Amino acid sequence: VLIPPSNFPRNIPTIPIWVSFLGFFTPLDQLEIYSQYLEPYLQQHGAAKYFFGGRWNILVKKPDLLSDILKHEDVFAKSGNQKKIPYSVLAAFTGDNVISAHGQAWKLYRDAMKPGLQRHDFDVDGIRKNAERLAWLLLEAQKGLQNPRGVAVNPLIQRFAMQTLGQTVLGTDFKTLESATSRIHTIHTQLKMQIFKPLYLTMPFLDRLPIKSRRKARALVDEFEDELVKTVLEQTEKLPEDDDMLVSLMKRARRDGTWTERQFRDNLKIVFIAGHENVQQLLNSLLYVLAKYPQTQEQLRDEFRADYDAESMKSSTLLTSVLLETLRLFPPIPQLVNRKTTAAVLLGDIPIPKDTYVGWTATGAHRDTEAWGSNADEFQPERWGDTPEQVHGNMRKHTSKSQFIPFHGGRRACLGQNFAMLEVRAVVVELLRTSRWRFEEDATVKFTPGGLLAPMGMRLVFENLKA
Ligand code: HEM
Repeated sequence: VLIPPSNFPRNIPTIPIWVSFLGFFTPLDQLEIYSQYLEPYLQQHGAAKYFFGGRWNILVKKPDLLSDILKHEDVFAKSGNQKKIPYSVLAAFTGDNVISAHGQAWKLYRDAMKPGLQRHDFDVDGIRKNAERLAWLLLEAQKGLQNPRGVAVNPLIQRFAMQTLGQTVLGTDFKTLESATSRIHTIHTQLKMQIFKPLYLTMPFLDRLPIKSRRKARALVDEFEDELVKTVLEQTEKLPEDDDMLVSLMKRARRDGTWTERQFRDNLKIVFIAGHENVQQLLNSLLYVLAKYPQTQEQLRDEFRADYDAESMKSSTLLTSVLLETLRLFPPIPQLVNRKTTAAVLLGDIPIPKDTYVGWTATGAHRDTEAWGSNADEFQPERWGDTPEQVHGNMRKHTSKSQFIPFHGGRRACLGQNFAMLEVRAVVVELLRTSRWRFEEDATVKFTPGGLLAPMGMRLVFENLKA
């Protein structure tokens, strides 16, 4: 496995295999690893051979090539963990679902779910109430805190994100904002520690071995699934027959036999995971950015002193630009290798054999200097435009050219994008209205070494503006 298979394209560089392990044995975070060790290879040809998930893949950074991949869904077919590493704990966790399935199965899942995720009437007031509660929890945590570095924000943000997802699309109160020890939250946290162990992510074939801790991880997957399904079914029992919340659409697909029980369970798990994890990481990065750029924080606060609603949040040029710029520099899913070629194909001038895994790096596309200019690495919300129309126009333009892919693109673009943006806007505004936050003076923040991208273990000092 030290070198790529002999039928892999010869006209693109090979990223040495040890680069894939830097996250384990160095203190480098994944942005540093990207810029120092991946970018030099990817820069030359826009793509490179890359070891990940126990195999060699083609990792693509150049937006033109990414557009080609998105246009040719049939050849670059989604092929998630359930196909790539079916024996792994990770595959047991995520199953066969709307994100990772291809063709007919994907259509079956998506047709049922789409109307529930692309609504125009999400419960904004409910989201705002949760945001108020999050702000209160952060300020309470700050009170009398001994640690001068401030509050560890992620655990509270996670609880907010689970609660909001549950209420808004699953009709379920997971009680995570009420208590730090709700059952689903506790199991999920334990499970995540097992699932995202870098060793098993990079070498999933180890899951074939009878390792005790992995057996435990498998048992946790079952426990998590049962708890999730039980809670959601119990709590939504009384929803009206013709309710059109996502959960009701999914339950109907299960009841009328469109989906099997397994398909229902797998898709419920993926909604739970995708619906709170990515939002959570984006929120962490937003708090980071606004602490790092206090002037931007103040400017935004000034905009939202008066009351606000979903419309005024959406039409704020500054808020949207800050969001987009944060997603550009810190995409929660910075890299994903989950497509496999169904035939030999030429990508640009790169001859890719059949059955090869091809992945994308959003970090690469989002920092591509041809697309974004020589200041691509800098936080410059102004680059998105001066009016809401310009900002939205630029977003569409960069998305259609695959220069901006935090939500992926084409037919397989994220179905939760609008919900996520609404949720994140509401939290940021609520936090700005109630508090001011900053880093302790000599704080250093590292990002995660692999997996989802976010500042790791970040602490922030909060000041109560309403006291
Ligand atoms: C900031 C938040 C989010 C980000 C950055 C994000 C990102 C993504 C990305 C990159 C994909 C494509 C994955 C791939 O290529 O395999 C995706 C797909 C998807 N996301 Fe999101 N997502 C977010 C929030 C959400 C939320 C809140 C939900 C649901 C409640 C959601 C539901 C989905 C679904 C169902 C798909 C599959 C779409 C399809 O293939 O038809 N996402 N998301």
